[in-house]
This record gives sequence, structure tokens and C-alpha cells, in this order.
Amino acid sequence: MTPELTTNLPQFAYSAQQVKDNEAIVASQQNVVMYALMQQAAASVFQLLMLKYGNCDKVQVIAGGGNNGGDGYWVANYALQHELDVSVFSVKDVNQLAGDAKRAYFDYINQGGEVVDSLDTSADVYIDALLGIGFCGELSSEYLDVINHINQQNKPIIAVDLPSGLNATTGEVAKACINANYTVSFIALKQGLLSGNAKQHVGNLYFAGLGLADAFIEHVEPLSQLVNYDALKASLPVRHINSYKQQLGHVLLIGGDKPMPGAIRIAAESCLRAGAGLVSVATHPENRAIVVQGRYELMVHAVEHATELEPLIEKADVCVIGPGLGLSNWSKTVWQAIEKVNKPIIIDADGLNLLAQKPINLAHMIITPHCGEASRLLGIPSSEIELNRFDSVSKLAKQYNAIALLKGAGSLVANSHHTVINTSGSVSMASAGMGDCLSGIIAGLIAQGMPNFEAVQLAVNIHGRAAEIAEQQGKRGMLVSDLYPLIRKLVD
Ligand SMILES: NC(=O)C1=CN([C@@H]2O[C@H](COP(=O)(O)OP(=O)(O)OC[C@H]3O[C@@H](n4cnc5c(N)ncnc54)[C@H](O)[C@@H]3O)[C@@H](O)[C@H]2O)[C@@H](O)CC1
Ligand SMILES: [K+]
Repeated sequence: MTPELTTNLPQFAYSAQQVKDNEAIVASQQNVVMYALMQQAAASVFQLLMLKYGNCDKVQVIAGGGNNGGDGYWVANYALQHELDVSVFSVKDVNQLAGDAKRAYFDYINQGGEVVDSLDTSADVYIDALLGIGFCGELSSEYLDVINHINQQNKPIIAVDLPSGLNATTGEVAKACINANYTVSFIALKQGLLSGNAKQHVGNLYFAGLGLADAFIEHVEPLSQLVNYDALKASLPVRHINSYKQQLGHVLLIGGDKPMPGAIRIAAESCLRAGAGLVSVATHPENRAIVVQGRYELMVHAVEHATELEPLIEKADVCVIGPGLGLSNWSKTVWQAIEKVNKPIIIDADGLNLLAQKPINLAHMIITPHCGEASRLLGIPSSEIELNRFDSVSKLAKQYNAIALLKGAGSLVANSHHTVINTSGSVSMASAGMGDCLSGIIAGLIAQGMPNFEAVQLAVNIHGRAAEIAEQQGKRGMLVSDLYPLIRKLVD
């Protein structure tokens, strides 16, 4: 039987422990034997091998000592059956194998399979079956050397279940981690594959449910949920042909200290492009003319004191504070104005740095940090944020009583109950101004009537999708302003 293999990922994600604790239970409920599951897992990897590298001459499987290695022996077994030139480099002595892995080893040997004790540098493709969900703690030096050696070959690699060296729950990347071109993950999606540095190692992610995926989702409460643009776009407010601007929300964006007019302009323009009816900007007096230039739809106010902001906040439905705000005396004066805001407010960029210095508690706060800003908000080094982005985003949401968006590859959005993983957009967002763009889109969607949590999710997806379309059109390195027509096209 050919197992189903798809890039359409399930909607829910789990920890390694949840998979370990429940896969045998779910399998037995469905009358499936674990060894048969191992064979099916391997069959799905072999299927992908043939699909992507069907013309390869030589394959080597690198097998560890657990059941991930067992999967590897079965990939090699199928390769043998298809008369490929295949060997297994076993990192562990056969005496150290146990259970299904040992059985898979003997089934491979009995088929005439070859096991060697070094990496075959002449192989065309490697199958990484070193470590799966059983990997925990610090990577041992033995595995570290092997992983580095494999990566150095610069050959295609297919990872079995996950790239070895990656923690399937937290997304922490060990000192060495396989750089896979493809990963085939089994039964239930592990959340650690989906965000942050992990994205660099996983390559193209395939999923093989092995006939158990639906039962698993039914049986086990997920840790996080995946959302993509297609799933969210239906919740976009409909723009009626007879609507007028007052019905589509009024956004006030505050920021743009003397040297930084660009950021607030980018945020405001994105907000217009995302469909807000009216967009006001409150900025440093010296920047008023620059911000409005060429974008005459913006209503731009020069402000010097917090009191001047009060009537502007009063008139707005949604506020954004932070893009280009700076940390000067002007910035701090303006910042004071938001202390009593009782409407949705998106705090970004330097607003987050001021928030980290003196936390405030607002009723409808949305914070949008990247890793560095998150580290200041939580008072821990940024390297620690990346060790577990899932924990980090949920801590941010709880500690600040806010909706938190942790930006970066596979952005995460959390409120006090849920964590959502963004799966749209597979291109790097690391260009100046991209973050400012995002805060404007969030505000624009909320202004039109979307609930805050959904608006943040959709904004991240629109942003990712627009960047992806730009990339497809060969516009990498394009000015952020070139993204706006794409955003508008997506929103319409
Ligand atoms: N029969 C089953 O239970 C099935 C298991 N499956 C596969 O089995 C995998 C899980 O198998 P296991 O639970 O045996 O675990 P793994 O094979 O993922 O890992 C266990 C091995 O890793 C080593 N290890 C753990 N931490 C380490 C560290 N820090 N440094 C060096 N070595 C370390 C252990 O000594 C052990 O040899 C899944 O990822 C999947 O690939 C699939 O075949 C589906 C069916
Ligand atoms: K692996």
C-alpha cells in the first residue's frame, strides 16, 4: 500500500512527548501494529526519494540507535527491493539496537543489505535516520561529528520525521543539525518543525499521516494550531460597493521621531492599503511634510505634547504606536499619551522598548516584537527566546495581558489561551521596513471590523503571501513600498 504523502499540513501541532505517549494507543485503537507503522513511515520516505531523486545512482541511509534508525533500515530495504545501490551507515553497533529497530536491521540484512561504519562521500542522496522524536538534551559529540560531516557534503538530504539535531517540541537547534532538503514527518505534526531557526533545517516539509492522523487529532488536545492565508481570508470583512470611509474605521498611527519619518509612513501607507477608511498620523513636527508627501490621503498631525494626542486618540477606532518612535524626550512625552487608551492598540518597534522599561496594562493591547524586542520585554537573552519560541510567545501574551505576535520565520501569535503558527509565506522577511508594514496591516484589518486575534493572524499571512508573490515575480530586494499593491490585491 502506498502511504499518503502531502505538503498539505494538518491544522494542529503537538509536542514530541504527546506523540510518544499517544501513537501506540491510537495505533492499537485502529488495529495497527507498530512495526507495520515503521514500514509505512519508511515507505513514505522512499516514495519521496523516488519522486525527487528518482535518477540517483547511490543512496546512503545514516541510521541511529532508536526507531528513527529503524525507519532508516526500512527505507534502505525498499531501496534494495527496487535494485538501487544503497548502504546503511550505522552510527550504533547492532548490539545496541533493540525492539523494532533491531527487527528492521535483521529484515534488511536478511534481504542482503549492506551496513558500513563510515559515511559514503560518493553517495548522491542521504537519508537522515539518526534521531527522531526520541532526541533530547545536548547532542552527543559522536552525533555532532556525523551531522557536521553529512552537511559538509552538500548533497541532497531527506530527513526521516525531523532533521536530526532539532528538538521536535521546542524548535531548539542543537550545536549541529541536519540541513535537510526535505523532511517527511509522520502521524502528527510536531510543532518544533514549524517556527524560527528550525525552518532553515527542515527544508520542504511533507506529512504522512500513516492512516492515523485524524484519529490522533481526535484523541489528543493539540498544543498549537496552524493557520494559512487560504484558511483565514474568508474572515476578511466584505467591502460593500456602497460603503463609505467612516464605516471602514479610523486608525491613528503615532511615531516618526526626527530622524525616522520612513517607518511611520510605511506603517500608515500599509494601513491604507489594507483597507482602513481613514488614516491619521501623529508625528514629530519636523516630519509632517515628509510623511504626507506623495500620500495625500494621510491626515498628518505635528505633535509635541501628550495633551495634543488626546483628541486624536479619542477620534480613532484603533491606534498604532512605535514605528520610528525613537527613545528621545519627544518619544517619551508622546508615549505617555497612551497610558489610558481603551481601544485596540498595536505597540511596535520603540514602543516595545518603552513598554519593556515601564510595563503598562491596557485593555486591548497587541504587541508585535521580533526576537530582540521580545528579549527586552521578557528580560532574557534573545538566544533564549529562540530556544523555545512557543513558550516565549505565550509568556509574552500572559505577562503583558496582550495578544502577542513573535515575528520571524514561522511567526507565532498567542493570546492567553492559544498559540497559532503562521504557515503562509516562505521567503525571508529580513528587509528594513517589513515590520512597520505589518503593524499597519493589523490596524487596517481591525479598523474594518475584524476581531483582534484573527486580524493579527490574517495580517501576518497577507504580509507573508505578498512577500512570496514579490519573490515569485523576481522582485527580491524590492522597496517595501512595492509590496503595497500586492497587499491591496490580496485584501480585495
Ligand atoms: N514503532 C514506532 O514507535 C514508530 C516510530 N517511528 C519513528 O521512531 C522515532 C522515535 O523513535 P525512538 O523513540 O526510538 O527515538 P529516536 O530514534 O528518535 O531516538 C532515540 C535514540 O536517540 C538517542 N539519543 C537521544 N538523545 C540523544 C542525544 N542528546 N545525543 C545523542 N543521542 C541521543 C538515544 O540514545 C536513542 O538511540 C520517530 O521519530 C519515528 O521516526 C515511526 O517509525 C512510526 C512508528
Ligand atoms: K531524522
